[in-house]
Amino acid sequence: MSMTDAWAAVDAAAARLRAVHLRDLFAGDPGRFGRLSWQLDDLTIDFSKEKLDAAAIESLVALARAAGVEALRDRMVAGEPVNLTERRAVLHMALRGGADAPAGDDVAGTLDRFLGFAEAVRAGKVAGSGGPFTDVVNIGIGGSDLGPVMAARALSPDRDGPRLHFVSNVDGAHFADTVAALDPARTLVIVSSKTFTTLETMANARLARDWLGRHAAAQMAAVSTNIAGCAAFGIPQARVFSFWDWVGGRYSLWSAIGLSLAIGIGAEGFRALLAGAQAMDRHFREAPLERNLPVLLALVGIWRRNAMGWPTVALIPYDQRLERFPAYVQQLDMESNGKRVRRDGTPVATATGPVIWGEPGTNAQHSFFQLLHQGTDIVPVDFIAAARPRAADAGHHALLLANCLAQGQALAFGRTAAEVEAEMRADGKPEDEIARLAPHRTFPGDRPSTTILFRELDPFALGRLIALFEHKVFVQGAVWGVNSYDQWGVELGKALAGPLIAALRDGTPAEADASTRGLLARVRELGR
Ligand SMILES: O=P(O)(O)OC[C@H]1O[C@H](O)[C@H](O)[C@@H](O)[C@@H]1O
Repeated sequence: MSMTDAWAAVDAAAARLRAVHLRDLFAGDPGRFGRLSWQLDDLTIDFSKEKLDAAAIESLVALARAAGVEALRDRMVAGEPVNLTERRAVLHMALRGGADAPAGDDVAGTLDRFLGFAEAVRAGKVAGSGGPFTDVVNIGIGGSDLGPVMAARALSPDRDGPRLHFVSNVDGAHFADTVAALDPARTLVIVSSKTFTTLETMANARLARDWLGRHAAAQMAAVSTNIAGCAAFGIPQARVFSFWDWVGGRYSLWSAIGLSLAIGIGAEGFRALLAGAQAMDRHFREAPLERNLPVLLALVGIWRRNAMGWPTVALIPYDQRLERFPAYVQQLDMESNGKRVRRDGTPVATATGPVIWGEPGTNAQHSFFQLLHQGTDIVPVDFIAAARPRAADAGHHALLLANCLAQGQALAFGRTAAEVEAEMRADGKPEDEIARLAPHRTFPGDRPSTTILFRELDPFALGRLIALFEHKVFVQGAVWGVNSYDQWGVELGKALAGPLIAALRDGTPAEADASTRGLLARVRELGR
């Protein structure tokens, strides 16, 4: 089938379903949950509260076939340079045994080496001048920060090593506030940067070196592909942990970029994280498209974005420890698929990556859910929840999950004006008050959500969850025809910052537009 025909079939399904309320879809098919939810072991994804049906899914799977998703996946796994603009392979799966690494790249040996270092730090065999390390500060940004910071928070019950801290922002307040209560004689600083040239990270690394003072030589480590850069900065080779250019920054948690996390949770926990991702890799490589979880998650996203035309997605983990997961997925997804040209450089014909945003529930219910329920835009929601709590109160967990399920219900089914009026009447409210308030208290419903549910948030489940989203991003990129593995869009701002830094530091005149010149002058005036 051609892509044109495949898109036409998806659009026809959307035209058929757009005006059908979710209430009617449920009323018309009592077996809807069974038909539209999928499992991989304890991991369940329920799409039955999305505005689609089995025939729509079939049309989406046909679209994925027409786009050649399977062939591109196999080329990625085979190590072909599917990152076309940078002529690089995309093999983060090889870091967890989900694919083979290029010959000569010793993934297992490198993993053993950084996990060995992590264990030595945990055991106090590698120590600071004041004794065993009590604290570890990871300095990095983007992919060299978000993975470890997200996972360190998610796996706090597994953390029995030194305390972990993360400094990313070039705002000096981030470093200052982070180290305020730390003892430089008992703190290990890890500089994590694939390139070892990133402005923020290098500025913070210099600040850390000064803060450590005489401890610096013995208490810094680095994670990078730029070994020469680490040496030039003064980090001894024995403390440098490397990875490879076939690992994209936002896909690098599985590499030595995860060192801080490994120090926190230990080698065994880190290997369990990798095993969870590997389980998802295996499923992604082997399951037919119609039962393939990341493929289905991607296709439902395409349905929302292209067939229904909804531009954003709210990612709402009902899990406080996943509070940084939306930020992590923002980079993973928006930096990968926020693209406007196809792999061959021609403009895309369809909308591409959505805006992803979110906060944990139940907090989000008390802030922006009002707009989700009664606003004028449809915002599809991805709920994520674990069936059982880890190191938390079981009674609280029931409250948490009940709220998660209730929000999905409220979004999908709403509350009609007739229901509101009947309820108010039963409460004995006068007719004029019923007439006055009913429109405000009516919920239109018909608002879609997907629920991702698993047993509990342990390292294995987290690894599997992250890999699910990684592969989802791959599949969407394949269908949209974009290169999900470069990020040229972040370059222009970096280049423009150069002359502005000089202008702010020493008043060097900057060639800039009238607005920027005006703002510079104002900063100089106010900053004096
Ligand atoms: O690891 P680094 O080389 O320091 O890069 C850190 C981050 O900065 C860049 O600007 C990219 O947008 C990110 O994809 C990357 O993860």
